[in-house]
Amino acid sequence: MNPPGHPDVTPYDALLVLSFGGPEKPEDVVPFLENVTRGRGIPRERLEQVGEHYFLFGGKSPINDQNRALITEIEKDLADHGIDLPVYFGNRNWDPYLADALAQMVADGVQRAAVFTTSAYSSWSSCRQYRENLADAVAETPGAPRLDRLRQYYNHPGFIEPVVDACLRALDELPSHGDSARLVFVTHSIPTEMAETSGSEDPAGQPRPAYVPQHRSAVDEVARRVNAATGRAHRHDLVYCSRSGAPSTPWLEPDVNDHLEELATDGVDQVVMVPIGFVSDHMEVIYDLDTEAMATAERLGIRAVRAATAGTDARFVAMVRDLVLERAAAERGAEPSRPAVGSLPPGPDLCGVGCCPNAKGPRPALCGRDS
Ligand SMILES: CC1=C(CCC(=O)O)c2cc3nc(cc4[nH]c(cc5[nH]c(cc1n2)c(C)c5CCC(=O)O)c(CCC(=O)O)c4C)C(CCC(=O)O)=C3C
Ligand SMILES: [Fe+2]
Repeated sequence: MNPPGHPDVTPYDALLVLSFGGPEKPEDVVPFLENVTRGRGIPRERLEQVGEHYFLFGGKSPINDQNRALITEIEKDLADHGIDLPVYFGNRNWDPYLADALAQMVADGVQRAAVFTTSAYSSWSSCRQYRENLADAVAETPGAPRLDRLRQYYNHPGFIEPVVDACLRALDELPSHGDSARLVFVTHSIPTEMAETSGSEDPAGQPRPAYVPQHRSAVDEVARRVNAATGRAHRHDLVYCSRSGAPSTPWLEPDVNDHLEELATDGVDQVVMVPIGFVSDHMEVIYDLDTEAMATAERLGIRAVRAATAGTDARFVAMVRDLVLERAAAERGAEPSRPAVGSLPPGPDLCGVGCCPNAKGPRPALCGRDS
């Protein structure tokens, strides 16, 4: 299965790219929102607002096209490196669905696949929910292949380096190369309770948060590198977008729009918005940042530009190959090097016991120490 001189991907015979999914036409929008929010207690008004965000873009999210473009680049990169590994695409919330991808893998005789998710950080929403959906899809698919979810990559150089370059390009778009710019890193808000339980349990069985510390590690590392490259001392912040849920439930703050108000009060006149929580320019980026937060900045008289997401940057694409080869080696009993930058070590191949619990009660999940 592996010609001499070619990187060894044994025991894998496929790669599955697992993503969130998004609507592709106006008729998809409401059923998509129903899929995402089933049983999540999201207020009706919030759903109507979010529906409007999609309708503003013709009822089509760019996320599926972005994932198809990423997969095309991954396929090219694998082929260029002599790796013969078919790539499948499945979404949690919209067509092409995960269950359909698994059925196709069964039809093609796939036995064991590595799984790359388009979500880089730990929390129920960004990690365990993906693992629960993998467990559900496998349970529904007779003969489903064994699936190994690749480790979290928020601190992989293949993710960090493209973001650093994107910040530098964004600074260059501002007057005087953005010399007074604040770097405003933005990620998806989640309920504070979800954030507090986002890591594994400590030895005493207490929850250890991961979502915010992982973001802190990533943003401090990007900012450090940007400042090293510019020779300046840009200040930076970590703020949040896309808050949902009931108003009475606390979510991570500050919201990016409120933060811009604060910055304007402090006399900040230039901002680079960096969507550090996202890997492509999907709806949270093109609506919550490019549309809403940009309008806020304009109203406040702040010159703002938005840094690009990792998207199909060659280093991000190569990271996917690296992660597959790293995990394949580990599964063969070797001790591969595990690149990681910033203040936290590389994440584990298997999620820890009790990590990122589902607030609605325990559900089966794949790819953990306890599954
Ligand atoms: C952490 C996180 C990520 C990043 C990690 C990852 O990428 O997974 C993310 C990504 C995304 N979220 C997306 C879309 C939505 N998220 C929603 C709702 C929620 N997201 C949450 C968290 C996250 N979400 C949470 C805690 C909720 C509340 C409901 C619940 O407790 O489960 C809702 C319902 C409406 C609303 O409540 O806003 C929608 C439509 C899309 C697709 C975009 C497109 O179509 O282009 C993407 C990539
Ligand atoms: Fe979301």
